[in-house]
Amino acid sequence: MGPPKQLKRTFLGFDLSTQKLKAVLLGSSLEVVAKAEVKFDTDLPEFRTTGGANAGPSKNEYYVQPVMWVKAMDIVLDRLVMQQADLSTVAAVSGSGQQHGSVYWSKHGISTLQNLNSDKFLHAQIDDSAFVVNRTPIWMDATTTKQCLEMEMAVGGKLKMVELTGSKCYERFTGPQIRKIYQKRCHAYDEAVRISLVSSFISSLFLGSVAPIDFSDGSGMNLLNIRKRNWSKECLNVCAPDLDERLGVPVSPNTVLGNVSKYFVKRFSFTPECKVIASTGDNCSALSGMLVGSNWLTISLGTSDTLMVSMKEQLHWEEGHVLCHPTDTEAFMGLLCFRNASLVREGVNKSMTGGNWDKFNEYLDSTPRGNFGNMAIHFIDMEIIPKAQGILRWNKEIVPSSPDAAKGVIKFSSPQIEIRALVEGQMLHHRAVAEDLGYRFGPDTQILVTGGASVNKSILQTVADVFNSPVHVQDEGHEAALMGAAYRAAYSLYLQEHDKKKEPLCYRDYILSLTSNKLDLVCEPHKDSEQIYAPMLLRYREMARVLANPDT
Ligand SMILES: Nc1ncnc2c1ncn2[C@@H]1O[C@H](COP(=O)(O)OP(=O)(O)O)[C@@H](O)[C@H]1O
Ligand SMILES: O=C(CO)[C@@H](O)[C@H](O)COP(=O)(O)O
Repeated sequence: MGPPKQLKRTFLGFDLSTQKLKAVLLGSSLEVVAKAEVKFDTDLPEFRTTGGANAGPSKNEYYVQPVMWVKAMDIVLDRLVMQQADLSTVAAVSGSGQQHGSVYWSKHGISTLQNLNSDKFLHAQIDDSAFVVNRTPIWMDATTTKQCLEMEMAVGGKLKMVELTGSKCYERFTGPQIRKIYQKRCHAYDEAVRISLVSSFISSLFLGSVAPIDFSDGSGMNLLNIRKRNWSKECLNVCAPDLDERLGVPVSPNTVLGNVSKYFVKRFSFTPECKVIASTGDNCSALSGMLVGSNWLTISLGTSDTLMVSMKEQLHWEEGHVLCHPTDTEAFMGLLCFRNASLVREGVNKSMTGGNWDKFNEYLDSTPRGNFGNMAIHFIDMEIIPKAQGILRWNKEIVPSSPDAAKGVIKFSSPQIEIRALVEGQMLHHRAVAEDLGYRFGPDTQILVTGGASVNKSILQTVADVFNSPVHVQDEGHEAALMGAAYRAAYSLYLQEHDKKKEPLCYRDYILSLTSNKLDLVCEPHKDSEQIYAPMLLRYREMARVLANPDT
């Protein structure tokens, strides 16, 4: 006789991020029971993505075919089963999705979703005809400057947009993207019966009907009133007609949406009582997966680099984003997103070492902090803050007034210097943008890092030095967004099941009551860090100013 069913119950989490779909099955102590992943570029080459995305014909245009995500779900589930994952034990499932991307359901798609045949793969049924937009915009797309200006002007200006939605209009945000589809492809907009975010798309697949958008990820749309946690009528009206019926009513990220659809019961032996929990954005989910106090700075070094902080009150940031908090549903989270991140590090690594991270680290570690005065900015794609594009390298001779300040130097004298200039430049950029919002860093700041590049200790040492702060990682630490999805599944179920006569535990206390949170201090700043990096921060700002305004 095995353990009682209650003890055997598991929680399933997904992370549909830019480059891959990952799945994790956690046991009742939130230990990892099974894991699987599907990489879009290599496992699904028929979609011809690079770094998980397709570049469109226009400048700054990026999209994916949503069927790729459906096919990835078929494969990842099969891979979990091949690892002996017993999906009949899953008590709740939730997801984390790359933020801002949108999915436009056709009438036929919704009816297919509701009537899935368990003998067939999902992608054989939810095919191109399920969507009215088959090149669906993702977060990397920056082609909606016109729509951003129109929306901001119509609500009464940039600051009004910040006050209402937590962010000025950003090109990748879903509202401007929806408006572009409404303007340029009005038939598609007319035929879009419902619109999902990538996160709510994951829940929809499991629910067998279009799932609501949660208000944490919903804050990345320029459409949600983040204090009222509901759609802002003003923003909907300036975006596109009859949008509220296409979006549905937003819900708390803790919402139990219903039971898993029959398809999963029949095909994968899920129990019919398995609950589907609202999914949320990948940065929101990463914050949920990082089990530290609200005073920590959390950083994700994924396809994008992001900085995340918890906030009790809504601050009015003119740059960056304030979102509804994913786990403390009265609070907020601050998010800074940097577009030129892992893919740029990967590109430089490829050209300098042939793509060998050990060699990359050897080069990074063999150069001194401060890099002999050599600094670089690598905005290969249009950066988000500041909106600037290009590469600029300064050696120690160049000052802002130099005739060659805008041109900089063509290249540095060695791959070692190139690599240090890249990593220091990226971290100086992140720190400078955060400081412009009023944040200050020092030895008392505690930093927790996650994301693909957080396995790289030499990069983490540069983070520690540039921020002059100790850097930590957590168990299963480079996959906080994935873990956060499964943790939220467990917590939402607990909220539904707990004795209503008692006050429920808060999210962090509940998760920590089930699992230990082993934090590893991996890097401490060198004693001379501030002395080296404070002047470089000033110089970096000059470089960024010159790059953004080469003629001034
Ligand atoms: N050892 C390493 N050093 C630095 N970067 C790494 C290393 N291993 C993986 N990465 C980076 O991690 C990135 C993927 O991060 P991940 O968080 O999984 O991405 P996402 O969730 O955005 O799809 C890759 O683009 C790769 O450049
Ligand atoms: O646009 C943003 C956040 O505003 C990005 O951070 C996306 O959410 C993609 O995340 P990753 O795939 O880089 O984790």
